[in-house]
Amino acid sequence: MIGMRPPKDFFRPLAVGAPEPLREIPVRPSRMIHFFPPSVDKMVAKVPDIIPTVDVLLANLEDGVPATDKDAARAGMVRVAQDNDFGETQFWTRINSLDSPWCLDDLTAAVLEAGEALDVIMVPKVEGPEDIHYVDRLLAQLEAKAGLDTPLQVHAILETARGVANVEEICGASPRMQGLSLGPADLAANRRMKTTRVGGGHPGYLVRSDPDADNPEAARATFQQDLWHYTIARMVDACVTHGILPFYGPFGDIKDTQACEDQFRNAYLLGCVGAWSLHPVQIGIAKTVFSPDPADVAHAKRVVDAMGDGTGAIMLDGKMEDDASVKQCRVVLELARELSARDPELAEAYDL
Ligand SMILES: CC(=O)SCCNC(=O)CCNC(=O)[C@H](O)C(C)(C)COP(=O)(O)OP(=O)(O)OC[C@H]1O[C@@H](n2cnc3c(N)ncnc32)[C@H](O)[C@@H]1OP(=O)(O)O
Ligand SMILES: O=CC(=O)O
Ligand SMILES: [Mg+2]
Repeated sequence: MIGMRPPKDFFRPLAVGAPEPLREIPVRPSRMIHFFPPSVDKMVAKVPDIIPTVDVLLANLEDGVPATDKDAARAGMVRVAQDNDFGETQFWTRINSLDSPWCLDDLTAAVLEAGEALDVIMVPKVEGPEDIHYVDRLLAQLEAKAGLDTPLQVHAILETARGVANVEEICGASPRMQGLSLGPADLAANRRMKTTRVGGGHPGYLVRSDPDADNPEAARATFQQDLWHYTIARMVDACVTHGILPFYGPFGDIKDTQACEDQFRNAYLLGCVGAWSLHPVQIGIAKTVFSPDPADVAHAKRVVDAMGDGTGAIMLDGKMEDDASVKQCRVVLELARELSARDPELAEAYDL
């Protein structure tokens, strides 16, 4: 493919002295990526208490941080990296976009001053593989300079029409690629969608039932549709093809916890591993939604046990189970086992 490294060179370090690229993306619980603004001292003070409650803590340097606070946010991110023990929790940062005046300083500080603590760099507004190639080489140079043993991973936000059009090339652009998040707010603006929200649905995006021929005046039921279905499904397919992880992004209506849960659950059912939490109230929602329901885990275990070596077809509770339903059940069980290792309450509920 034009512009891509040949297969034999794909896993070569991009700078002398840089760590060996990862062959596989480590799968760790990532039900929520919890955003906080590291320029706000009050929020930074809360970090030690938040760390054990989240799977991923993210110091956000980009949108949401005023232009006047960019240096303070970067310094806050470094302070959080240096002053905290993250235990099993991942620590990420979202840098400013590649065309911004802050990006180079963000990447330099992230690697040279916070590289030991950071797991993943989230890159916003990625348009194509060339953006990932730029970050890939620069990270390798900085990692060599910092003497890091483990490469930082890269997570891209899908938030422009061109990014969506190039989603597969983005996923496959580097061994560092860890995952993608849907960025519905910027994507809506870039696509010129006529919405004014940060994620979620819109009451105007609906289908209406046919008129009743015998009663044409009767009210006709309407059904709101999911604005993000196409993009999430496309993102999931691209991520799975390349062995990386898909996430839903932000849900801005903090008070509407029910609709947030619905949006997160749609993403979970379609294959996403987690979503962003912007406010403490969304941490619990993501934890509930992206952890399999104990009843589903018990059912999955029954199917796997009943199916023996996993081949053939049987009837269980009036339903046909076969090789393909066993595979779905194994996905649920695998996730339940991973989460049990992190969360004693879930371990007890799943009893695996
Ligand atoms: C489209 C995108 O790019 S989305 C990503 C960019 N946006 C973000 O990252 C926003 C992150 N979230 C925030 O900054 C805040 O939640 C805001 C500004 C939206 C709301 O903050 P507040 O007005 O303080 O909300 P609220 O009063 O309900 O907060 C309750 C408590 O939770 C704290 N809190 C709120 N959000 C967070 C957070 N993300 N992390 C940690 N603590 C938080 C508040 O400091 C407050 O603490 P206190 O009771 O000790 O004073
Ligand atoms: O960055 C996220 C978005 O929705 O835009
Ligand atoms: Mg955005």
